[in-house]
Amino acid sequence: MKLNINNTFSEELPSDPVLENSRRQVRNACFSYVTPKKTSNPSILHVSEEMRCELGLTKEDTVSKDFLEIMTGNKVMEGTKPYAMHYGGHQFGNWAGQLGDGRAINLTEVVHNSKRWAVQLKGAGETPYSRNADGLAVLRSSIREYLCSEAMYHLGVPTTRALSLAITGDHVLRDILYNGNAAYEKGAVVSRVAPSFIRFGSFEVLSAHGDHKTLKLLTDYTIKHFYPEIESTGKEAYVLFLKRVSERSLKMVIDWQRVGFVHGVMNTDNMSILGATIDYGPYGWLEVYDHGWTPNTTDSQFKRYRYGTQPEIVLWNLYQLANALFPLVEEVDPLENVLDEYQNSYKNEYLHMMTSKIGLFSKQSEDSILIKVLEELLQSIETDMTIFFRKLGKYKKGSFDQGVQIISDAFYESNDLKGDILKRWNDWFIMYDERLNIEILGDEERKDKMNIINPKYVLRNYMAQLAIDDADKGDYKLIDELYQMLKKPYSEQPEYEKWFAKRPDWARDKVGCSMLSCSS
Ligand SMILES: Nc1ncnc2c1ncn2[C@@H]1O[C@H](COP(=O)(O)OP(=O)(O)OP(=O)(O)O)[C@@H](O)[C@H]1O
Ligand SMILES: [Mg+2]
Repeated sequence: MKLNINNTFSEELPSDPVLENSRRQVRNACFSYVTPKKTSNPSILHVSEEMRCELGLTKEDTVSKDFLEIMTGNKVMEGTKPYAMHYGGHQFGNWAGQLGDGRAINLTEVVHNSKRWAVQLKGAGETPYSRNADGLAVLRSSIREYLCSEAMYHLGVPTTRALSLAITGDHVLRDILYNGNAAYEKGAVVSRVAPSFIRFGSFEVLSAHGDHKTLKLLTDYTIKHFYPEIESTGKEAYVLFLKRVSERSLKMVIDWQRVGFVHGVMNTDNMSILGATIDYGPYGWLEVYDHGWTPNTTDSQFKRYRYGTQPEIVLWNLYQLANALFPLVEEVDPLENVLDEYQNSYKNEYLHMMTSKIGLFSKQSEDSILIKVLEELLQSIETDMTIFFRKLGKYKKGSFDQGVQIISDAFYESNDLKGDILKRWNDWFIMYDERLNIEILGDEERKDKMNIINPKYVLRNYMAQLAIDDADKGDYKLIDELYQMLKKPYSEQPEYEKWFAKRPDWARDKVGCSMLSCSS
C-alpha cells in the first residue's frame, strides 16, 4: 500500500514532550504522540470507493493485509508517527477545559492530486486525553458516522469524510441511555479523513492557558495551509481568518438547515476550523419538520442544539473562537464586526436558501412572509420535511387548488388536515402561485432546479438503525445498500423508492431512531 505521506501538522507545530500514554494535562503543545491500540480480530466491513480514489489507493490496496492492519490499529505505517490532538471546548455553554482526542488518533497526512488529507482512526484506543473513558467506539455509532459523513459529502454539505468501517473483534461496555443498563457491544473503528481535524477548541485551549506563543503558531499554520487566500500579515490576517472561518461555518449550517440535518452536540470541540461537519454522534435527520427538535436525549431538557437554533449556536461558537484569537488581535471592534456580519449574512443566506427550496430564484421583498407562513404551516401538523419539499417540485403553475393534494404524502396524519389548517394551506398555495408568476422558469425547469436543492434520499434515523440491527447479527448488506443509494441523494433512483417514505410508526419513539444519547 503506497500513500504519498506528507506531514505538516506534526512537523511544523510543537509536540507534547511526554511520550508515555498516560492521562495528563498537556501544555505548550498541539498534540501528543500515541500509538493506536491493537485489536484482537479486526475485519473491514466497508470501504468508501470515492475516498479511496481521493487518497490514491487502489482496490487491491483496500483488500490487503496492510490496509486491514493499519486501519484498525494493528500496524503503524512506515514513516509515520501517529498522534492525538490537543484541544479544549465549551460543552453545552460551559468551558470544559482540556478535552483533546480521547479516542481519535491521527495516522498521517497524505497529499494526492494536490489535495492534502489527514487520515484519522476514531475508536483507536486510549490517549493522554482519554480522561476517564476507554478510547473505544462501538459498531452502532461507527456505522452512523461512516454512512452519514459520506452521505453528507454527496449532499454537497461540507464534512469530514470516511474511508473505512471495521469491527475490532473486541467488546466494549456502554450504557446507551445512561440509566444503569450497561451492556457489551461490538467494538469498531472508522478511519476518517479531512484536510485537517483542527477544531475551534484547538485555539481555545491554548488561549485559556495563556500560551499565546503556541496559539500564534497554530493560527499561522492554519492560515498557511488552509486559508492561503489570506495574504495580509499580523492582526489584519487574524481578523480575516475569523471572517473566513465564519463564512465557511455559515455555509455549513445553512446546508444543514437545507437538508434537515441536526448535529446534536455542537460544542466548540466539535466545530471544525475548516467549516466542515465533524463528529457524527447523536445527530439526527428531521423527519417531522420541527424547529424545536433535537435527537440528543442528553440535551432534552434545554434543547440547546435543536434544529431551529443551529445557526445561532454557530454564532455563539464563533464568539468563543473570537475570544480565543483575541490575544493575537488585542482589539475588540474588528472581531465584533466579523460576528455582526455573520448575523446579517445569515438572515440573507437563510432566506435565499429557503426560497430556492420552493423554487423561487429571484428576490422579492415579500418573500420572507411567504417563507414565515410556510414554516408555521409545516409545523402546524406533522409534516415530513424531505417529502414535502421534494413533492413541491411537482407543483404546476396555476394549479393552486391542487397544491395540498400534490404534497399530501408528506402529512403523517392526513385526517388532521381540515378546518382552519386546510384553509391556511390553501391560502398559502394561492400566495405561492401568484409569486411564481414573477419567476422566469417554467414548471419543468423549476422542478429540475429544485431537485438538486431538495434531496430525495437522506439517512433517516430509522434507516441507520435498521442497518445497525442487521450488522449486530453479522449481516452487513444494508450498510452497502444505504451507502450506494446515498451517493445520489438528488436522483430519482426508482430501485430505492421504498426509502422515499415517511418514518414508520415503530420508529417514532425508538432508541436509536428518535432518541440518541452521547454514548458511543
Ligand atoms: N470512549 C471514549 N474514550 C475516550 N475519550 C472519549 C470517548 N468518547 C468521547 N471521548 C472524548 O470526550 C470528548 C467529547 O466527546 P465527543 O462525543 O464530542 O467526541 P467524539 O465522539 O469522541 O469524537 P470526535 O469529536 O473526534 O468525532 C472528546 O475529547 C472525546 O475525545
Ligand atoms: Mg467530539
